[in-house]
Amino acid sequence: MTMSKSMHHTAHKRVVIKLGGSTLEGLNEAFFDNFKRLQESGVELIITHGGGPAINRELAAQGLQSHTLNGIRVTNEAAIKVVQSTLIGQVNTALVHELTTAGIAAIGLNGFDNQLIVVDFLDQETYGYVGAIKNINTSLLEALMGVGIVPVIACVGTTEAGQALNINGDTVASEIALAVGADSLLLVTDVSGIRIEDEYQAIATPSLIDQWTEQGHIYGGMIPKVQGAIDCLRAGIPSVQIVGATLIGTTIVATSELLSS
Ligand SMILES: Nc1ncnc2c1ncn2[C@@H]1O[C@H](COP(=O)(O)OP(=O)(O)O)[C@@H](O)[C@H]1O
Ligand SMILES: CC(=O)N[C@@H](CCC(=O)OP(=O)(O)O)C(=O)O
Repeated sequence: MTMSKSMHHTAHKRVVIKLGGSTLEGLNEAFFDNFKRLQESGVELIITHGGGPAINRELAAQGLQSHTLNGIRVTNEAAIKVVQSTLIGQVNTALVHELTTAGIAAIGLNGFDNQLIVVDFLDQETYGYVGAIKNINTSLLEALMGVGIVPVIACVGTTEAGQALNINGDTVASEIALAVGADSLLLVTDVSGIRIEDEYQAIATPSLIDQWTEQGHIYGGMIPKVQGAIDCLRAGIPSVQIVGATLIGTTIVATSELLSS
């Protein structure tokens, strides 16, 4: 998608929070209380989620194999059915339940709902049933946030023809953040941010990230996170963080390019 969706200018701050599958199952009530407090302070929340480990379990249970390339799952015809039913039928519903239990009004959505996430095939020969986001329809999100309901979005997109395609959760989070002009994007994962040679980095810049990726210090599931973060910063979203369940981690800043040279 192209950048330059303008930032919205209401009194409310908007925060997009992505919960990684790697951390989802370990989150407790205290964690969700943070969201409740944020919402009570007037922040408009959108939650997106992954579910890689749940998909892996379900694929294994059905005797199916899969592998990833650059942090993206190569998804064949059998796998997309598993991805769709696991993310929407299991992971999304469980998360909506946890939020509701924590006193947060939440509604589960996926790319099919009101054409929330319309996709084309990313590169069918290489990745199979994986989507590249073509359009995010924000109208339903705006309506829900307007009445204090938190959208909880599974990373499954639909083609114009109604074919479900798998999308990496970090990519969905960053594209949603761009589309609604979020003030902040928070990627919650199983590590306390970007670790380089055994040291977690409090701050990172796009040029440092490029360097670290080239050197192989950033790999696998961290790649879609840093790419999404850089896309958001370039489009003017002021704050992107990659954090663990303690909400401590790496803040990625667009400026201070001087630090890295
Ligand atoms: N430089 C890095 N710093 C921290 N984690 C990294 C780095 N490079 C790769 N990773 C890997 O990325 C993983 C997080 O991505 P992923 O497993 O896809 O999580 P999620 O399910 O939250 O999206 C970490 O657990 C770690 O194995
Ligand atoms: C295309 C692609 O890679 N889709 C991901 C979607 C789930 C996801 O992103 O889960 P995490 O947030 O736990 O990594 C997958 O199939 O694993």
